[in-house]
Amino acid sequence: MLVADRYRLDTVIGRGGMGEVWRALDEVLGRPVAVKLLLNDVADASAEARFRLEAQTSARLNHPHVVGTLDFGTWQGRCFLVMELIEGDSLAGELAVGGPLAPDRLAQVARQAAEGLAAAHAQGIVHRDVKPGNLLSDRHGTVRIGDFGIARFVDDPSAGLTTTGQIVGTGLYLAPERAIGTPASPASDLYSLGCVLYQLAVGRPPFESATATVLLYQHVDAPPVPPHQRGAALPPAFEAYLLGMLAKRPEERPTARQAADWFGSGAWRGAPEPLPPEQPGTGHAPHGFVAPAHHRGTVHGVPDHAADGPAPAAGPASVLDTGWNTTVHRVPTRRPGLRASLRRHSRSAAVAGGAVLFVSAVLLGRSVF
Ligand SMILES: Nc1ncnc2c1ncn2[C@@H]1O[C@H](COP(=O)(O)OP(=O)(O)OP(=O)(O)O)[C@@H](O)[C@H]1O
Repeated sequence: MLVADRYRLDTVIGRGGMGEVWRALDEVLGRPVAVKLLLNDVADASAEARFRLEAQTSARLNHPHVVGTLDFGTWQGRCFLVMELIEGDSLAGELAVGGPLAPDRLAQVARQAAEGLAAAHAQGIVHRDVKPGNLLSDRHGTVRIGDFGIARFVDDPSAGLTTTGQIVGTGLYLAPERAIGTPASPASDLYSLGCVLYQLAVGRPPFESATATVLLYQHVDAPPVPPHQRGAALPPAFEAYLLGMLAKRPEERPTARQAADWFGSGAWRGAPEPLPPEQPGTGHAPHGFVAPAHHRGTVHGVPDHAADGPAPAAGPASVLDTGWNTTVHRVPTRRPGLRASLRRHSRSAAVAGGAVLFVSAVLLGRSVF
């Protein structure tokens, strides 16, 4: 099949929520490419707009750790996006085939993914869907971030949520602030990357649940079990830093730039960094990032309110790496039990505000409430 008189489709590489990705040959330039075709069954006006936005967003990024965008157009009524072909596997595949990654490889993945995110963030772009399947690894093991399908510009008003807005992204990697309805920020991508690294180290993501609502509450409220307690052999500094990326408060996480530099420095091989001197009022460490105190050397238990806490290290995942949408309703503070519970347990200032965001999840199109 020849798309737009130029791209000869060869074999299907994979299929996502919006499109199918083909290995293809650019007959004009004589090189292999990847062509993503918008699926017919999702091809409404909004899907086309999102697809076009993906092309425009990723086309702004020209970086060794971001999948390059080469072309975009419409062919026989279907939108297509042409990308660099990454011949290799995603990190999801690498984990499935080889099991948890060794610290050296994990640090390489962390640095390169953080470099790619730093480039996006420097352009004002938040990825919003960092997950193992969107980190592609070429045949040399170099990591490239792909799938900017739901990325948004930081100052894009549509990136925020209305009272009936939807959170898009994959629940397993969703930052706490997004779980309670605040818009994604660069720090949200760092949280998602932290979840991905945790999964690559342990074999399982930090939080899992058969119930979408419980999963959201865990992101908001439950401390992650330290990787070493789930069998991962990470150097202490690496583990502390990783837990810092999973800080509940966005401002306590490192930036993508800091994370890339830190993993690139080799500091992950060492002992955890000492406590920084007090920085009154800022909440930030003075130089670079240091894992927040509540992540240093503490034994993290699973709180009793996390109805079904983190899953054990073995056994089938109860929530798979599939995206689901979450609808957020703003409700009055008439639910004293929920409000008190959120106040008591949540570290989010937003939750403790005047109105409580009551998060109801719609899993597989079915409300869980
Ligand atoms: N440029 C590329 N080169 C090689 N493989 C790719 C490329 N882009 C995507 N893929 C592969 O194609 C498959 C489908 O990717 P796609 O981005 O459409 O979906 P997804 O990320 O799996 O799901 P969703 O878009 O719903 O989040 C994935 O397995 C991915 O690894």
